[in-house]
Amino acid sequence: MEDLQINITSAKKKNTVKNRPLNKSVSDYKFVSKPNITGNIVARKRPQNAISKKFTERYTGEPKSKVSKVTDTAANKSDDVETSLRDLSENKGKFHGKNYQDVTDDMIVNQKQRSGGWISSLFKNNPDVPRIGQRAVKPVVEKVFAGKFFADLNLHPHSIANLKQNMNLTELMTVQQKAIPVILQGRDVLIRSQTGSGKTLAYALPIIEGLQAIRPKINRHDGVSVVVVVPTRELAVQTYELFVKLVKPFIWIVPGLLSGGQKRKAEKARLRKGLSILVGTPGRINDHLRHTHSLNFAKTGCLILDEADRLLDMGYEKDVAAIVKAIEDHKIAATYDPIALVKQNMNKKVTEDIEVQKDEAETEETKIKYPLTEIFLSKERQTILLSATLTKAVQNLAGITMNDPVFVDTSEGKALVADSLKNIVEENPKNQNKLKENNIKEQVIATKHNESTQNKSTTSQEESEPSQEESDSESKHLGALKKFTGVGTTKFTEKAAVSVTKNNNSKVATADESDSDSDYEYFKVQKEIESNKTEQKPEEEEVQAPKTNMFESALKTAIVEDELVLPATVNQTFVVIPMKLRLVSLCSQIVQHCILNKKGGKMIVFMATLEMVDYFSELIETVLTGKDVKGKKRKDNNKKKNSKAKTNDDEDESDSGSEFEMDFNTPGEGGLVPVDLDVFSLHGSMPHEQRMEVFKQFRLAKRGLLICTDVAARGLDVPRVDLVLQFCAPASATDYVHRVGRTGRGAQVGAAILFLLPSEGEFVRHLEQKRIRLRQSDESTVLEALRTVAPGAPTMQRAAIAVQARLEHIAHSSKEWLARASRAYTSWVRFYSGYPRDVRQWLDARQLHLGHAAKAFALRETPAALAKRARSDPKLKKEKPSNRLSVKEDEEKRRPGFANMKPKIFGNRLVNKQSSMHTASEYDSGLPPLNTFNKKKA
Ligand SMILES: Nc1ncnc2c1ncn2[C@@H]1O[C@H](COP(=O)(O)OP(=O)(O)OP(=O)(O)O)[C@@H](O)[C@H]1O
Repeated sequence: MEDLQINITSAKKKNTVKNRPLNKSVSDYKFVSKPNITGNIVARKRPQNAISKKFTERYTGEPKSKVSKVTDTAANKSDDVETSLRDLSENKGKFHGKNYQDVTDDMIVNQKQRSGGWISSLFKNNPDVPRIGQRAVKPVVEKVFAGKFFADLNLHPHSIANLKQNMNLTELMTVQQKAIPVILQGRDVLIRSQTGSGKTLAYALPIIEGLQAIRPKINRHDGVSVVVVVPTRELAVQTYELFVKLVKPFIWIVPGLLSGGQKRKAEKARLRKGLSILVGTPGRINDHLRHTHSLNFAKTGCLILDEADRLLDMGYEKDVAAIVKAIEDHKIAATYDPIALVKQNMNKKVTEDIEVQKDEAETEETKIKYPLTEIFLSKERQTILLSATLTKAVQNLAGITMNDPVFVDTSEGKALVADSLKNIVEENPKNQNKLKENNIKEQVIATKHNESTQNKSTTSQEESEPSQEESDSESKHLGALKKFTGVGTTKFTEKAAVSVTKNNNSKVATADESDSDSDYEYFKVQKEIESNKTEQKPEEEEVQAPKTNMFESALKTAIVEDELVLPATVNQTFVVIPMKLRLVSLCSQIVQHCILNKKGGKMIVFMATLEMVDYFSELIETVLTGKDVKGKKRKDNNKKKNSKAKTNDDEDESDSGSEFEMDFNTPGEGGLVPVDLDVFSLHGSMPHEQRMEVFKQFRLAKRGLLICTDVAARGLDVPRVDLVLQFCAPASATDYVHRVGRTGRGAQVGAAILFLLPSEGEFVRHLEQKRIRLRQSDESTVLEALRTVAPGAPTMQRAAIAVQARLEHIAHSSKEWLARASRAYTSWVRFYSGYPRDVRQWLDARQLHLGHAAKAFALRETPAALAKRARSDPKLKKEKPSNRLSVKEDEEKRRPGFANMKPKIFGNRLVNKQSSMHTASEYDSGLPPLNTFNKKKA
């Protein structure tokens, strides 16, 4: 650290005016960093007794020129060392903006050495801000609205009326126009369209449509028909709420929510009562799969994986695999459980009798209109994957979980609906016919073969009943084969399945024996069956000459090109800001957007770590609003705890509560004017209720600021957010897209600002490669809005200094504040060194000036001192993220092979391990963490 800083706290104790030894030398004062001086003293002398006079002059309306200013640095230099130091020590603890009036901007800019606490070095020794410029990038655009209407689709009139009356929706969005008909056909679909383009409704609406058409009407006891898996609790709540709105006209369809953090008992009760649509986070769904017997997927006809890429790159792949397997297992089990079948039929009969009269009136409606409805009534399953961004892992997931899928991509220029049943060179009708013929032929052969096998087996049945294991194995392959026979849309018959299974018996058995209970092995078996089948049908290969179908080739192209799409209505800019000015610049942007904006701005600020979110949200709120946020929160907490025995720490804190009396009315340029601002914070480690409350409140708020981690980057649909500010660069271009995507939703206008350090400027090139276009905005005006909160400051620089002084004052006002500040700082340093390899060349930790970084956290200590503090902070001990599939050892024993499930089931993850560790802690599933400590001990 090249700047010199004097540890004022320690100086305070030793050098009070009274006790100061007369012959004190410079070296007697404790310097916390290497002095960057050549022997001269750094502090500027304030003329004795000048302050009160100056204040009087200023506030009695005296012209500026009359205020005495220390402008002659030479004169200062000539002052003797002792006086200077005394002056400095007298100012200790008075690190308020009012002291800055002694310093002109020229002085600040020109001073070569940094003085101690009372002269800010905010504008000193900052690196030059480079002009990054902008390359000619033609962004990919998507047409948001289709120009067609819900009424144009063949939907239930009640649905259309409900959309209009309760949600004010009439016009179709492009993705809805393309996806709804395909989903209603019962096809597996992979949907990619930009953020805020209405993907949720694109799958939710046809699903309700398919469910409502089932006759006799389904009821909650019929079991879970639809499973929707999303990566975060907030998204789960949001999706659940949409379903609640959509089922209004069809009250017999019951949606339910399972998300981390809620009480298991209540959820269990809800599951026992029965649900038709289950929305949840993967961790919690799995938790119930293991512990709640009433949760059964035997009747699940539709599986939706929203934000599919996130589900995989957050380490949820095991959970996703377990859910897919559970659905298949439960379905297989139900197929072969005669008692269940009898019960089911009995139930059906009873319900049918009850419903028959009701339904008489609506005979027309009772006709099943959609193939999707048939899927719900069959043993089939439809799978829908969605995201605004695709990865190789999603492609692999699609390969494993989908059958003859359709790819819906809405980006303009290559907007497509690519169907896996169509070859790229298709269009030779002869080939098509042959294909169909062969499919039919195959079925007939399979059925005949099966019949003969069945006859044989019937004759031998009395002699030897097939063992349970055998039938289990058959049924497993039945499930697997359904996916991999490639018989097109022709529904797979159980008979055919059995016969083909038998054909494959030898090889399958080997795979099965190896580890029949492992999900991973299960998927491997499926793959093997697929390849076996291909081997066994050489004649067909001749006909199916082009191996790649439209789906595969379109998806591959989309992944290879890796072009990202953002709403054209979002104005994207970046601003290069030196490290030390980042915090004040953020404050300025907040004031600019949330206070000065007459319409009332709503803004989201993305930070790197939850420690930063906690610290900055309270610090900024305290400084800008003048409220003792911490004190208030502490009081609330204390109330909740019924003020039990207080720890020493608590006492410290309560003492410190009164320590910073906010002197907003203090005249002087350092006095800040409080503003009216609602600050919300959100991260994955917040208590569940608080997290939900914040989400709810911020959605309802007309204006305000949300400071959050990437936990809010996916899928959240908060109305009226008109600015997204990224305080820390994202870990990938994909993360950038999802963060920015929180604004400009549904074709609304929005803005996005990315803060970059001078060393990070080239990161823009990386974004440009993905066809994201950003404009560099002028950094010289970024601080302008601070003059509103520091009206006494003659320039924006001095306003910034005043705000920084206040930030630092608060950050050092108590032990607890200081601990939180250094925790936030340390977490950020750790975060920074963990950027994924592919972006590390632009976001290089070695380029960081840690001393300057401390300033951006309102800290005055040196990096070395902060590192020392971090080492002794028990709260900073790295915790293992608890979002992975939490299977305890005893459970593993019950499910042999589960523990052996290898990572990367769905292939290589694009985001490497470090990057997924970045935000891992944000995605708490609500499950108990693995007790790794005990494991090691054992
Ligand atoms: N047909 C429509 N007309 C107008 N607004 C719509 C329509 N369909 C959906 N919306 C609105 O558009 C907004 C964005 O929808 P949604 O959350 O489904 O986007 P998304 O594509 O899932 O975004 P993300 O990729 O960020 O998850 C929501 O506020 C929703 O109410």
